[in-house]
Amino acid sequence: MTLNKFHGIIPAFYACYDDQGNISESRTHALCDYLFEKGVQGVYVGGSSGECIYQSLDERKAVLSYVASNLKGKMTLIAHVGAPSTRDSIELAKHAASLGYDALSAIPPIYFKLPDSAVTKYWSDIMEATPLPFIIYNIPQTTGYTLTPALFEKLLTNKKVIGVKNSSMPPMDIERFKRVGGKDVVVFNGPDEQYVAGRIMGADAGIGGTYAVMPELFLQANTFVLAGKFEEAGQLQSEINDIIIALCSLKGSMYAEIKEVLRLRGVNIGSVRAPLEGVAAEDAGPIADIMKLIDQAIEKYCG
Ligand SMILES: CC(=O)N[C@H](C=O)[C@@H](O)[C@H](O)[C@H](O)CO
Ligand SMILES: CC(=O)C(=O)O
Repeated sequence: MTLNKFHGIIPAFYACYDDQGNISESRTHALCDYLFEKGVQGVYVGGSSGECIYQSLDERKAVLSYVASNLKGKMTLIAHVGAPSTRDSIELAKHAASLGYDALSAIPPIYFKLPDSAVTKYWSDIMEATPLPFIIYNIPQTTGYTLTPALFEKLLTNKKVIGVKNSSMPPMDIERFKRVGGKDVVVFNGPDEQYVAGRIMGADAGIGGTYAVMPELFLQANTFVLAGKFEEAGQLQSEINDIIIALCSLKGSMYAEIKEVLRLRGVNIGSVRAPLEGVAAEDAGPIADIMKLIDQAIEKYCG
């Protein structure tokens, strides 16, 4: 199987709500159209950025359907199917497979601290449910579970495992997973704040929660890395980090602020679901400044 379709810039898809906070089909299409127009290589649907953890199974299935009906055949589609129980994860996995998704992915089980044997069984059971390739999702800061390179190596004996999306902070973790996986495995950089470092340390691609609010900048960072222009890539990364830190420093959650930026850009996908906090009145000034930072960086680096 060619892994090329998993390379490039793959934004994490945001939850799109109507003004009452229900999943919105039309707003989901608006986000699909916007990302297609930006030229990203794929989308990662129903992950952290998709607020999966706050949605019912039916809502998550609906989102997977809406996105596939819009973007299938136009870019790579990855379905995040991690859920509290194996049973729900399998239901989502089968649904995604029926819609023609290119790959599945899942966080480890959450809430209870489970041993490696249970985590392995969870991922294996999902993989067994469909013929789709699978991307392990390692995100210790939200799940409390840390994937080791040794366990990753064991998991790779299942040929459905084609990669890992690594969101732990040390770029060395990326390097270790790539070391174990080699060229036939795709390692995705998780932390957007060190996309460039992750790529240099061995990540083949990136999946990120802030890509969709500034796709131009991440596409350009990818172009710089591929061209070996590491100084430019590093400078652009610094400007991206100013933007991310600003997005995370306001009253509303990062996703609320990102959605507000998108709304002001003409892509209204609603707000966030509680307990995530929405945008506050006092955020308006800083948001205008953030939009300027994004525009200036696009002008400077993407000309
Ligand atoms: C912890 C977390 O959610 N990490 C995301 C996924 O890897 C990132 O893409 C972040 O959204 C991004 O790096 C901003 O902090
Ligand atoms: C990458 C990310 O933010 C997600 O899991 O949706």
